[in-house]
Amino acid sequence: MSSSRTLASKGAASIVRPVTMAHQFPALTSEQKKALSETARRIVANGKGILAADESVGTMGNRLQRIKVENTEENRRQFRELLFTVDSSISQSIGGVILFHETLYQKDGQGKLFRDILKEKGIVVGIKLDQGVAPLAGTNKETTVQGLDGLSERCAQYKKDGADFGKWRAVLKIDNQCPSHLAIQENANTLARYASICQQNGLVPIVEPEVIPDGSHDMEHCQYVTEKVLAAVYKALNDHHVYLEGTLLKPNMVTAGHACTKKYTPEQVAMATVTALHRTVPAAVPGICFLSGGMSEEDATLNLNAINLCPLPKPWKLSFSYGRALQASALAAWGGKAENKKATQEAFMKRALANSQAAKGQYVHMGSSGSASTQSLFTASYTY
Ligand SMILES: O=P(O)(O)OC[C@@]1(O)O[C@H](CO)[C@@H](O)[C@@H]1O
Repeated sequence: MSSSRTLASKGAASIVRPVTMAHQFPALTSEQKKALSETARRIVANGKGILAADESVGTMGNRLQRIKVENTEENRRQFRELLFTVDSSISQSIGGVILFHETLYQKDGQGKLFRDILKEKGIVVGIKLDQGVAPLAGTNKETTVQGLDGLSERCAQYKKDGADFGKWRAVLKIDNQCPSHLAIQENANTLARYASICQQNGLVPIVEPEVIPDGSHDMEHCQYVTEKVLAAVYKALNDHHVYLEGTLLKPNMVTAGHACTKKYTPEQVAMATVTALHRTVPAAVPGICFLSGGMSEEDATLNLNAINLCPLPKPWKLSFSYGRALQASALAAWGGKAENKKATQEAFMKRALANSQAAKGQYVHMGSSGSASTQSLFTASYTY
């Protein structure tokens, strides 16, 4: 079949028009597109980023265990209440918060829903939508992501309950024969299917293909793999007719593996990261919000700052969607004790402000960071 059709017009030269396919069946109306792109842009406006407070019950249990606090619903609620009830100036640094299912329906001590507290501060509420990983048989312990069944219904309910964006984390690892072609394709396709379902239900999808930092590979190898993964993800998003202006990307930064002996400066990490993104992520994507992936709080901030100062074209906002790197000092300051409220909230505010400055390339390291902020937050095989 020919890829173009020649149309004769009255007395004029013939016009060549491309044959359109999916365009005849648009995935979204212009109103839906407008709403999605406005939400996506709002989340990353003016140095804003995302607080990833969507740790599952199990992941939160690991965090609480380190500070010797029992993993009960009430303890999880109390810590999150401290994060969400900080001074409303937090909304200058945080544009969105990702919640876990349980947290979306939790309330503060006065009985006010967390989601309403966040919305009153002008913060967009997001929800974790993936349901963890499952093995891909015949691979070197690689995984795909679960949660597509019933996803549309869950999205519709979460939208009614106040969420305006979603998150889905796919995990890829660098190892012998990894990531395999199968793992790259399967995770890209699943991310695209999720993104399409989100948009159909009015949620901005955060697309998170994380290349985890386990291993002794160097930064150059991580860049090579990250480019392959991102190229496959954007091919799949295009195949699934996902509206890129109404999405956000949450990738890993390009770094050496955790066990690599060679060390790289933030400027080297920035150059490798922006090069990989520049080669694979379309300019239509409004924002790229990095995960912290086990970096210390301070390294995550310094790397983000260097990324924003990197002298390559950067058509997207480059910001953060940190879990560990926004909460580690706050958790340590809290220690499960109500009397530590002030110190906990100050620690969180400090990291939020530092990362907001880094998202504008304006962070100045003062050299007086507490010990928690420079500690590695690496967790081996972070696949849950
Ligand atoms: O790498 P970080 O910044 O700590 O967390 C990134 C993240 O995607 O991974 C966690 C586990 O799924 C989530 O809680 C969080 O949103």
